[in-house]
Order: sequence, then structure tokens, then C-alpha cells
Amino acid sequence: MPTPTFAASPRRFAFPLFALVMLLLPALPVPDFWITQGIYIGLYALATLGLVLLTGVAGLTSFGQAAFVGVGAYTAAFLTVKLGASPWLALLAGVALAVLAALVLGAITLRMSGHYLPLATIAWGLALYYAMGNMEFLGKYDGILGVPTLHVFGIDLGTGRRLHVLVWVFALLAAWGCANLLDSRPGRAIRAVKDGSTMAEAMGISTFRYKLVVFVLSAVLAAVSGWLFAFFQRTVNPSPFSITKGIEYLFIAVLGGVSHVWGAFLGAGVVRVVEDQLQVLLPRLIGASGNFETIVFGVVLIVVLKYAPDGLWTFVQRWLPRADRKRDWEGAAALPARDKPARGERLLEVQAVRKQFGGLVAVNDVSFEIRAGDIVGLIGPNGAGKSTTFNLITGVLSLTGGQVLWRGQAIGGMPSRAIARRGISRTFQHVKMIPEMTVLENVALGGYLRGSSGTTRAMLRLDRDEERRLFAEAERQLARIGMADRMHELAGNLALGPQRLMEIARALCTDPALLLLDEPAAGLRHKEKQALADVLRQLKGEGMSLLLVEHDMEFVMGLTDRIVVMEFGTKLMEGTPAQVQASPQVRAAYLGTEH
Ligand SMILES: Nc1ncnc2c1ncn2[C@@H]1O[C@H](COP(=O)(O)OP(=O)(O)OP(=O)(O)O)[C@@H](O)[C@H]1O
Repeated sequence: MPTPTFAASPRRFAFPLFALVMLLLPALPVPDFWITQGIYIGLYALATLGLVLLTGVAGLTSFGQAAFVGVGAYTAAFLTVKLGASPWLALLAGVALAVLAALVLGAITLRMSGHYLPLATIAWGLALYYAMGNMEFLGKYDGILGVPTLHVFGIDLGTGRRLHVLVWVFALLAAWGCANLLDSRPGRAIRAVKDGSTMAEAMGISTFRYKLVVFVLSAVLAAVSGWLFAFFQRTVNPSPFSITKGIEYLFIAVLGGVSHVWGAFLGAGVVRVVEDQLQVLLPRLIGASGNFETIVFGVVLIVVLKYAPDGLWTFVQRWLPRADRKRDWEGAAALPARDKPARGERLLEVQAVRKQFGGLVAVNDVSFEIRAGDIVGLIGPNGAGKSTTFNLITGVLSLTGGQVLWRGQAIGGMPSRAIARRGISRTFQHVKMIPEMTVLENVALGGYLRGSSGTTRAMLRLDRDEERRLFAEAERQLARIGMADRMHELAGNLALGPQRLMEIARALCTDPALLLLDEPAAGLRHKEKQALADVLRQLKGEGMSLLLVEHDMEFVMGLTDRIVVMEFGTKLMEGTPAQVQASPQVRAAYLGTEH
């Protein structure tokens, strides 16, 4: 059933309305106290937005957000108070310093997986805090006093109603930019980084580059928040930029909804208002003074993580139903396509490839080739080395020996994304996708290398023409495998069969010359296997070259021209399906008997 058009209206009107209310709030007869709260909420939300991108979307945890806020605040205070510089120049300087710090920290830690980034951000947060507190020229723990107020076109913004407008202009612009970014080519790439790099790299995405981009962007948002903070407080000292504050920003993000742009605003609003009320109420109730609100927040965080891990924003979303993407790509120009190899051209040559894991030889000098238009099956019992061979061809694993040639050129040792760029695309044994994106958006991710829009273009929404072309291509590929009618569904809601087909459509969206499918029939029910076999037969009919790694003999028999059989890391035999079926060696290998 088509989604009724009014479903789009709450979303379409909610955000402009929210923006209007926040910008006009100072003009209304609201007490000054609420204006101050509004400023704090805007500042917190701005810094937390960075964490939404970094932690929620890209899956990188940082405890150092407060330190980047400090960079912006201290630069503003130092340059305006000590050197009499313009606050706008201080904004540029603060942002530049934050970018530099993020680039250095990111370059050191982002290539490493695991806990390096969180640990490095803790170290960075602590180091900066003590540096701010111990440096004479930064006023040590007393900080820098007497920061001037901001002026725009000669108007003094003060620290109240007029500043509220500026803070919210920045916060709303940042939210708009971030929301635009997440709905774009680089945004999909950033989302793909979250669950490891293998799938993203196979789509041609440099995961390191996007991690760095998002880390820098997050630091910039924090620095802008810090810059505004300095002119609001009119004094800076180290305490608002401590590691505790860094944890509080993470808390705001998680509470609001760490993967949602508007979750940053909700989290900031709830934390600021509740914190303020608790600071007054709790000492009265307990009869002693202290930071009891921190204890309450700790408990709340545990409850939220247990019962609403996606944060409070998910509850608001129920009133803002998701509308289908407007199908505005009719007639969009086709994306650039590569020259296809002539039938029979030698595409892939696997020459004595070898992979050793310590003492274990997982792939032992295996050779075979694939010509354009061939459908080759790579089969063998569990642990035979099929997946390892597949990963050697696609650049996921490095070769211990041998070589892989693609159209005559050595590709062994190249990273996956360079191999993808040459026209080899793949699917995964365990489906790798972005479950919270639609089927269409997941497939559009496959078109990454055929587009060029970068982060800035995306944030400013200058990428719409290219986006239309990408979505038109994604829909075309979904139609090719018979799934166009499901393009608006969330990928995570699909059954395994359609998810595997979606992966094939995503791989086709890369415009490959060779498609590698890693156990596409694994875990599928009979009907799903039939649907998959139909799609593969159709691709074969269209002249696509395929390498099929499969465990299910029956499945490959009816589909392939040639089969390579592996056992214990070595090539047992190669032949037509009939030859393989007739081979006593293969039967023995599958039945586990001696031969
Ligand atoms: N990263 C690794 N480190 C150590 N050993 C590994 C690694 N990857 C695979 N192996 C070993 O290499 C051998 C071949 O594994 P591989 O996954 O390639 O087999 P397969 O034929 O794909 O099996 P399956 O059908 O079960 O997926 C196995 O003995 C496996 O335990």
C-alpha cells in the first residue's frame, strides 16, 4: 500500500517550526532564566552533534569532545583579551586549531582498530585540561577573565536574548548540514564505516579518510560551541572542558539518541533542564550539599542503555512517521559506466596463490582463471580454503605467495577499494549492510565510486543532481533482480533471501566486470534459493562474469560452466559440472572418506 502523503507532513513541518520557535523565543515574554537555559541547550547540542556523527553514525567513541570545546573557547578568550583580535578571527583560529589537533590525533589512532581512539581521546582530554590549568599565559586554573561581548553589524549581542539568536543560528545550521550529510553519498560512506571496514572498502570507500573527515568535523562543531561559550560566559577556565564534561557530552548523545541529529537537541534539553532542577531539589531532599545529580544521571544512563538503547529520540519519532523517499529521479542522466570486456577476454588469473596463517597453509598454491562471460564455481567442504581464496582475490587478505592478475595487471597486495575500482565487486558470506537504511539507500552505496560529491557539497545540499542519478541507478539494479517494489523498506527488516539479493543489486550498482558471490545460498530456504538461482541465471544470460563460492553442490551444478574444487587448501580438480559430479575424488572429499 502506498504511504499516504500526509505521513510526510509532521516531519516536514516539525523541524521548521522548532527552528522558528527557538529563533523567536527571545522576542517572546519568556523569563531571562529560560533564555539562559536555551543558550546552554544550543551550545551543548552543537558540541553533541559532533558526537552524533562520530559515535552514533561512524561508531567511533570519543571522550575528548569537551577538550575540543576548550580549544574554541580558549582561542577566543586568548586572542580577544590578550591580543585584542577580532572575535571572528578568533573563530577561524579556534576552528583551525581544532582541525589541526583532530588531524594529528586521528592520523595516529584512526588506522588502528579497537580502543585506540577512545584511549587517545581520554589522554588528549586529560593533557589539554592540565595544560590549560598550568600555563601561565592561559591564566592557570583562574583562566582568562574579561572576554568582550560579540558584535554583529555594530549591534552588541550581550549575553542574553540577542546571543540566544546567534547560538541557535549556529546550532540549527549545523543540524541542517549534518542532516544533509547523512542523506548523501559521503553520508552513506560514513554510515558504512560503523560495522567494520570490509564492506565499505569493497564498495571503494576509503574508511580511514571518512573516519578522519568525521573526526575533524566533530572537532569543528565542538570548537564553534566553545567559541560561543567564551562570549556567553565572558570568562574561561579549565573546568567546563575536563574529561568529566567529555563524558557528559557522550551522556547527552546517548540519552537523546546517539545516531540521530535531533537526538543531540533532545538530549541537551533534557540534561540541562533536569540537571538544573536536580541541583536545587536533591540537596533539599537529602539535607546536604553535593553533586547528587551526577549519581542520578549515572543511574538514568544505565536504565536508558538497557531499555532505550537508541535514546529518547526514538519515542519522539513515533509521532513523526518516516515517509518514503520522494521518487524524484525519473529521467535522471545515467551514471558513468566502464567499458565492458569482450566475451572470452581473460579477466582474472589466479596464479599459485598461497596463504599461511602461522603454521597453517589455508590456501596452497591454487591456480585458475576466469574469462569474460564465464560462470565459475569454487566449491569444497568446510575449511577447504574457499573463503580465504576469495579474500585473497578481493584484497581483504594479503598474499603469502603467488599472484592475482586482473586483465593482465597484478592486483595482489592492492587494498580492496583499489580492486573494486578496477571492476571486481562482491557479496558477503554473512550479509553486510546498513540495517537502518532503506534497501534503495543500501544499493545506492554500491554506486559510491561512480559519484564524486564530497562532504562540503553534501552538507550544503549541492549534490542533489548526482543523488538523483545514484538513486535512478540503484532502482534500475533493484528492478534487474526483481526487488524494485521493496526499495523503501528498511534493509534490516528483510528476510535473509531478499537481503542476499539486495547485496547482489548493490554489487551490480558498482558496474562490475566480474561479480564474486561468497556462499550466496547459505542459510536460504528452498524458495529463496530458487529465486536466487533465477537471478543468477538471468545475469548469466546478460553476459555477466561470475565467481560463485559455494558449499551447496547441487546449487552450483545447474548454474556454472566450470567448477574448481578445493580440499585442505589445495585444488583438487577443475572441470565441468558433469566431470566434477562424476569424480570419485570429489565425492570422497564431500563425504569425508579417504581417496
Ligand atoms: N584469519 C584466520 N586465521 C587463522 N586461520 C584461518 C583464518 N581464516 C581461515 N583460517 C583457516 O583456514 C582454513 C580455510 O578456511 P576458509 O574459511 O577459507 O574455508 P572455507 O572453505 O571457506 O570453509 P567454509 O565453507 O566453512 O566457509 C580453515 O582451517 C580455517 O580455520
